[in-house]
Amino acid sequence: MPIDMPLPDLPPDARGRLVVGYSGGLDSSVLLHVFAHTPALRARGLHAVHVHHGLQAGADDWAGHCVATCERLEVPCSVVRVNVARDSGEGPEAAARAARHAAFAAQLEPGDVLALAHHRDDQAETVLLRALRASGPDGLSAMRPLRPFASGWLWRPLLALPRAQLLAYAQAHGLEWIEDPSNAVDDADRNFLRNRVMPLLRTRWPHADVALSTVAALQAETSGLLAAGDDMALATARTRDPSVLRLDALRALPVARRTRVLRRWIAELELPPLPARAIDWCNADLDTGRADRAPCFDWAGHRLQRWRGLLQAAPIRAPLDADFTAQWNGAAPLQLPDGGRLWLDGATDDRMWTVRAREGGERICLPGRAHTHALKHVLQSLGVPPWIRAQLPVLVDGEGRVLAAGDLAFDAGFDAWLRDGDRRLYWSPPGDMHTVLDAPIA
Ligand SMILES: Nc1ncnc2c1ncn2[C@@H]1O[C@H](COP(=O)(O)OP(=O)(O)OP(=O)(O)O)[C@@H](O)[C@H]1O
Repeated sequence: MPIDMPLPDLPPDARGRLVVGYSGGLDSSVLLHVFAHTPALRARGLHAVHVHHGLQAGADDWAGHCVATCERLEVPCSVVRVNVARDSGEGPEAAARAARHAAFAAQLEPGDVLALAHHRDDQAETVLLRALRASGPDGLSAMRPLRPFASGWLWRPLLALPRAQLLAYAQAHGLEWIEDPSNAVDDADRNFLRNRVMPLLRTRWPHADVALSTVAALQAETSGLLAAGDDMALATARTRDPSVLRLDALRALPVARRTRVLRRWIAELELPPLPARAIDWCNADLDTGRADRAPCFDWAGHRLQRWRGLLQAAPIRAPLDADFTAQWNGAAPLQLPDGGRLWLDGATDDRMWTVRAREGGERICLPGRAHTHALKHVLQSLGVPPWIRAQLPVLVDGEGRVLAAGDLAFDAGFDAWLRDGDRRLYWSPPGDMHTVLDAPIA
């Protein structure tokens, strides 16, 4: 008598096709079989993806087995070949996993659901592995049953079920699956835990898998609560520029919360994770408030930069090329070599200007002032941060008079010309930088 496999309901917001990650092993063979025999799931548009890593001798046969099984089940199947980076520095399993996940992501269309066959034994191993890597609540939450992934979702419908139940199902239904010989080798940490540690733990604590998966569920709750607090704390530190936070708000946070907030901010900006030394730099800087500390911390091609009451995180960017100079009449937007742009909204006349990088020593005669001022001081008093100043183009007339510094400061005559013609000059700096900050400047 074939046995049933209880599945959780798919959440209502995941509405697209169902794409099963089908390795041909026991777990995903069961998952595919259950889905293929569940009319409501078939009706969503069931699809299988087999990732061919090309790493093992039997890889072609495995792909052939997967295609043949899908044909029998009448489920469309894609075989995706990937190149696994050999020098990623993270080991072959992690490199294969990264390549596999990139292949899955490329297969998904918006709203699609990728279903993977991780089960409770996998979850228990993941918790132990994370504990041995000294993870906190976020890491110990291990695998989530459903999370956003690429343009869709990643669903793990078997996560609460023990592997023994999957095996019983496969045997009862006469399924055929592939045994990956590399699973028997204890070199990889996960295999060592699976083959040596977990069996020993279960002899003493038969409920070890249940207990460890419960740790994951409890830590996921804790992690969710912490994340909600992080979001609130981050909101208090934000400026109009997402890449800039206010130091006074960060300083008011306890160090543990501040550390989480900094990491969350960096993750949101999609920058590489901050190393522990970067957090130390921020904390030392904030807690001592010493102005002589290095104002920058660089990591992985990116820079944290403190200036007055602000902290900015961004890719390290070359300043606007000192040799750059262009003739411009304002008729069409001017593309700057650093990716910035200058454009004039309104009618042009016969004027022609030079646009160039700052050389230093420029002076500007602001509206309503009788004398010129050093542009450097004007920018300082406007509170223009150094990361914006480094990219700032100046507009100069035929006599070398500075008419505009980006769209931040204008010469009196040029300002009158703009106003008379109902014109506006705009500068957009490169990347996602914002020129307008709403933080109080110390
Ligand atoms: N080559 C593959 N092609 C398609 N799907 C795969 C492939 N390998 C694994 N999967 C899918 O991923 C699930 C988990 O497999 P495995 O535990 O090897 O993956 P992992 O991504 O390395 O996970 P972990 O986070 O446990 O390290 C499988 O049950 C299957 O659904």
